[in-house]
Amino acid sequence: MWTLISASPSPYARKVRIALAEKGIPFTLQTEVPWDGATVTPQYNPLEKLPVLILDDGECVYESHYILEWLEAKHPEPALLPSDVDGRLFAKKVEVVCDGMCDAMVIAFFERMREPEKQSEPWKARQMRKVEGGLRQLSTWVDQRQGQYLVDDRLTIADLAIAAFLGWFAIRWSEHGWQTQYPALKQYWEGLEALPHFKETRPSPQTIKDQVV
Ligand SMILES: N[C@@H](CCC(=O)N[C@@H](CS(=O)(=O)O)C(=O)NCC(=O)O)C(=O)O
Repeated sequence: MWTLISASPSPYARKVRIALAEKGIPFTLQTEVPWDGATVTPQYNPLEKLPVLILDDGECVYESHYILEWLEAKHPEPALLPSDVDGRLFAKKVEVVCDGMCDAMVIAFFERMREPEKQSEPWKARQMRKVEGGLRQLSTWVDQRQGQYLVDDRLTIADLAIAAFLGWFAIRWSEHGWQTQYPALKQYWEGLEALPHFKETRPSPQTIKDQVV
């Protein structure tokens, strides 16, 4: 059986967990703290990041957007990408924005872990500008959707990516006012979170034991 190396808060890993569940692929979930020295993650990914999908023959598939691409190629049913080229490219563009917002949040999170005098306010502000800009973009896209889902009115990686970011953002920055500022985005997100495979993969905080920065 395949193993997915994951972390309890990981938005990137949550996309893959939902995709595997939607495709009915059984897997063992191995929860790690990739920032701790004891993690096994570097044994499976030279970039030392999770998620990593470990196949039966030991091959490792890593980088969440690539894992999803790989799953669509190897296990195309049920498809998590639209059938038309423009729809597929749009769904991947949505994932680019969501992954980029996650990346910015991770950078800002670890900047805040430094001693206060070593933190760069302009650097943190730059990261948060990306999150605010991304939220605006997601809100615009969601306002243009027809039904419950973002594209083709069926579940695609665009929905997985948005829910993964917003679900993580809601626990990482609970006091942010995005749910008031963008009510349609909040309603769309709540609709996704009510789905079984989203309910089963809700993020939770992790404890990082080792000093990272
Ligand atoms: N681009 C990667 C990002 C993955 C990533 O940053 N994972 C974090 C953990 S989490 O933020 O998803 O919880 C990690 O392993 N970080 C360890 C490191 O960067 O060395 C992907 O999409 O898979």
